[in-house]
Amino acid sequence: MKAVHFGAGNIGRGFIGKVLHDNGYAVTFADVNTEIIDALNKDHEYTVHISEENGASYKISGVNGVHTANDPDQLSEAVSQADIITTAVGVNILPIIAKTLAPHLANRQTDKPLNIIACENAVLATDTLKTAIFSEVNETLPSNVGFPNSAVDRIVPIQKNDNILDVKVEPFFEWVIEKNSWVGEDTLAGVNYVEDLMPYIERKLFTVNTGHAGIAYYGKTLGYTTVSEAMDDEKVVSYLKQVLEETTLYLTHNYDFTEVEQKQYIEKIIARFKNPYLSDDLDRVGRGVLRKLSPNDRIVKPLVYLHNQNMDHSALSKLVMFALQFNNSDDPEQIEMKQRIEEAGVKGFLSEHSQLDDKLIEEIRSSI
Ligand SMILES: NC(=O)c1ccc[n+]([C@@H]2O[C@H](COP(=O)([O-])OP(=O)(O)OC[C@H]3O[C@@H](n4cnc5c(N)ncnc54)[C@H](O)[C@@H]3O)[C@@H](O)[C@H]2O)c1
Ligand SMILES: O=P(O)(O)OC[C@@H](O)[C@@H](O)[C@H](O)[C@H](O)CO
Repeated sequence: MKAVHFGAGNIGRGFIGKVLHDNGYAVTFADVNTEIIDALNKDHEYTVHISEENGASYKISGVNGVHTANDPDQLSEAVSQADIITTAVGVNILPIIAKTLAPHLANRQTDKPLNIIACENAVLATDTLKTAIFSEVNETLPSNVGFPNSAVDRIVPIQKNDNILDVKVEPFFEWVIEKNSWVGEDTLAGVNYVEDLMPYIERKLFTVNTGHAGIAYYGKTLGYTTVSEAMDDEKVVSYLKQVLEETTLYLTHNYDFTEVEQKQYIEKIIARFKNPYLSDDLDRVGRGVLRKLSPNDRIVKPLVYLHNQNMDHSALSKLVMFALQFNNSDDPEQIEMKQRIEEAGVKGFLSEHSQLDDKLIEEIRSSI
């Protein structure tokens, strides 16, 4: 069984690559990072370390790399043989992956089942990839290609290891995949297949990721650098809980989760954020601030819903203000946000970028 995974980064190597390897797949990582590709083709293996007391280490072997721009023939060969193609590149990169992948898919000379799955922090990211691929190939692809959406959860910080391929990850992981869009009989062990993905993806995005954003943007305003430093401050924990109480309102109103189930889910997540064996930078967690302030993402979507329903949304309003103060010159989106705010003002920016109405913008501006 063969897999091609686009994005040999933290989630690619530390989560998706490991699950595929554990299921007996030979994984070809496709990336634009020459150093990582060269290392994969030299060592053909790396180690995943679990960040907990006496954490285990797992060898991931039989892997190789292709450079998406420099090795088109090898990529074409890998795509032609693949049983599964996954991505973990960032949702904004999916149109680029579609352009790279589409011609190779169109050339596939086989009808054996192929599942293509985007593993990104966004609602229905595989649909985004599918639409972009179809527009590249004039709506025609070989039959037996499935495009299941998925939700992925495992905290994998930026890595600082001696071996550039090794990855330290938290113990917890969850990969949920849409059952009905999956083609073929060979499902993956260690994955939860569900009929309706929306409750799972929104629960994950609006709990783990909204909470994470709260810690990052508030934590940065207090001068902290890492999640664990911020989580040592009771002010941050108390604010995080307020944020998650508000997103719980959104989730229990829209889906069948009970308040008790959501409370247990939140407790587990707070313990994950406090993991003392994991060092995660607030700059990583807050990266992509324009994406995080977009209308369907982790802050604005629950905020607008609660505002429209006249339900408490004061912590989420503050979260927008903290995000606007995000100061990270390594994040190109933060630099762009700053420029756009200079040009249009806070009101103009939130109205145009986050599509918020004047009343909500006024509330946000007076929230802190
Ligand atoms: N790190 C986490 O905790 C985590 C958890 C769940 C989901 N995610 C999601 O997974 C995705 C990847 O996150 P990450 O933390 O692994 O990021 P990362 O930066 O570590 O990895 C992204 C990889 O994509 C590669 N890439 C960029 N452009 C490319 C292109 N055009 N073609 C091929 N490869 C390209 C980069 O070189 C990099 O190796 C994001 O959508 C993120 O939201 C991350
Ligand atoms: O990857 P982002 O930028 O969408 O979000 C940052 C973090 O919240 C995220 O990477 C989490 O660590 C991850 O989603 C946990 O499953």
